[in-house]
Amino acid sequence: MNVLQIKNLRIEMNQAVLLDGITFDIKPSSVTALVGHNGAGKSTLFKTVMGVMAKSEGEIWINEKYGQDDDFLTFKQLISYLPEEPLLLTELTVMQHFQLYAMSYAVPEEKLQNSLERLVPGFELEDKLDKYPEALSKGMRQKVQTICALLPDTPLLFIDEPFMGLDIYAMEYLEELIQEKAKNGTSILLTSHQLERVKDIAENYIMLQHGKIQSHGPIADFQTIKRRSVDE
Ligand SMILES: Nc1ncnc2c1ncn2[C@@H]1O[C@H](COP(=O)(O)OP(=O)(O)OP(=O)(O)O)[C@@H](O)[C@H]1O
Repeated sequence: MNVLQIKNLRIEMNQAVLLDGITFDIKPSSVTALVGHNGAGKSTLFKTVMGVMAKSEGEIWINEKYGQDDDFLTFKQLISYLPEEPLLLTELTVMQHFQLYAMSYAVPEEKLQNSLERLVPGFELEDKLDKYPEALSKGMRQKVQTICALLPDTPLLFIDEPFMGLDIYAMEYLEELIQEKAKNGTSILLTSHQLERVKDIAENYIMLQHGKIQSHGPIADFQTIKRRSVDE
């Protein structure tokens, strides 16, 4: 069974082709690294699957039965998304963000409490729960957004630059949480420019170049490709 299927995806915007001929599958309980240079189209791919950007052509399926073009609300509830830049609301406290996110994914109250008892101290945010985003550092805002994305147990989790702005301790903690999520049944697609760190977490990679898939396969092969291209 495929958790995510993308078939011949094309995105055009203002007469520019941002993604073209994108076709790939994601298997259950897997971690896949989406790699590529700045502007290759990684964030565009996430935003398009999430429905933030409109596709021009192609199909997107989750669990082989939920199409993006069918019941979009049902489709969207199957994906949790951690964006590159925190998108926090100025009028909500840290705790209210967690409650809002849990509510929008119908996370049961008991599960929410159990997750927060672990994740809040894990990311050292115990004394920030009643604070508003402007009272937090950039790294703290990133941690709040990270916890939000980890609260629901969706089949798919997209993470755009997970380690950006986090200190070494938080990076290692998040790495553990990503691996645990995958073991518990979530498939994770993540982008990162920190290739050494990604190699430790991901089993597979998809390399984008100028909006097209340049190569894909087991992460071990990505090292070979990289070395070869450096030697050339
Ligand atoms: N809303 C938009 N309107 C027009 N062009 C856009 C829009 N969003 C992104 N692009 C363009 O699409 C291309 C891909 O951008 P994208 O943000 O997906 O790259 P990325 O691979 O995530 O890069 P980075 O590693 O820098 O985060 C870039 O050329 C960018 O300028």
